[in-house]
Amino acid sequence: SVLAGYNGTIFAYGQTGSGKTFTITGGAERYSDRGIIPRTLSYIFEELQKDSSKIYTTHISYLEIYNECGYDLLDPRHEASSLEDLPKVTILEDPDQNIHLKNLSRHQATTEEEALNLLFLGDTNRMIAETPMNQASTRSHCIFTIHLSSKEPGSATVRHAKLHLVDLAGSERVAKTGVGGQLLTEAKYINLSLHYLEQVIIALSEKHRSHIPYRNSMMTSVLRDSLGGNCMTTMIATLSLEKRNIDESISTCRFAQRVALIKNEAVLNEEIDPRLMIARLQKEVQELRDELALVTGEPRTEALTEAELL
Ligand SMILES: Nc1ncnc2c1ncn2[C@@H]1O[C@H](COP(=O)(O)OP(=O)(O)OP(=O)(O)O)[C@@H](O)[C@H]1O
Repeated sequence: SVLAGYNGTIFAYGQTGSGKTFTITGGAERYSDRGIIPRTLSYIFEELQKDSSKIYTTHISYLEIYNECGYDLLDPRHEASSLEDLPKVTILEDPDQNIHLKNLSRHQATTEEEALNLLFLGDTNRMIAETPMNQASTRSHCIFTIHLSSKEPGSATVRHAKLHLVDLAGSERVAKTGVGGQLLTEAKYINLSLHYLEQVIIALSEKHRSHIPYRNSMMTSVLRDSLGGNCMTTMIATLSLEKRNIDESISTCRFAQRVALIKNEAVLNEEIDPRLMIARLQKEVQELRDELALVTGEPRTEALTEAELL
């Protein structure tokens, strides 16, 4: 569907250690353990190669949300600076309530290999930022986005689709983890943002709710379109098999049950490329002028007459 111009989101939700990263990114050791991101990239580029009827452009962005702040995992300055020194990714909203992310870079990928390199670069940057006290991978939300545009040669209509592949932070409750200091702060932020995610899901699953509280957290703002809007969304619930985690597993299943109640309406994202439209109209005007000159025998000048200007 993304190839056809629809937005998509796949997100993994579950407690720490239940397999979210394994599902979304994959295990590092074996090729057969690769996750949804490398498999998706492989599928997309294979399909793009097969379809010579359209011109496709693919861009990648990789956002990390840590303690309610957004960071660009593909920022070239990453290697030289620590996470906190990088410019924060901020949310801008246009008059049509579309979300734009400032300071989040988009990188063109023309092959599967280039796209995979961007994934590895982002994951490496994520690991560099980790210290024993700050295991960002478990305490941050990560959103890998594939932006795909397509158009037929000569056509002015462009289709834009984006696919978010999301690895959420662990969903366990603070009380159980029994931590203090920085870990407690992080846990509070995670709980708060997952709580806001839950609030949004609850609001969306209840009919007749006119206000959906997307703005409460960065993650719900970024995923606004994916959760209740123009998007085909899939949630993967990851569960721990251990008996002591039964409460968390039940809570994950309850969350999944609520998410399953949401009905989204995805529409094709088509727009007219203004530059192509202008070029096409200019060509048409020229042809009509030539035709007119031929019929009347009077060559037309480029300058508009006073009457035309009025
Ligand atoms: N299906 C699986 N098969 C084999 N190993 C798995 C599977 N799922 C998870 N693992 C292993 O379990 C461990 C924890 O998984 P993972 O890091 O994906 O959990 P997580 O839910 O992302 O945790 P966190 O919230 O801390 O990021 C990893 O070592 C991973 O390799």
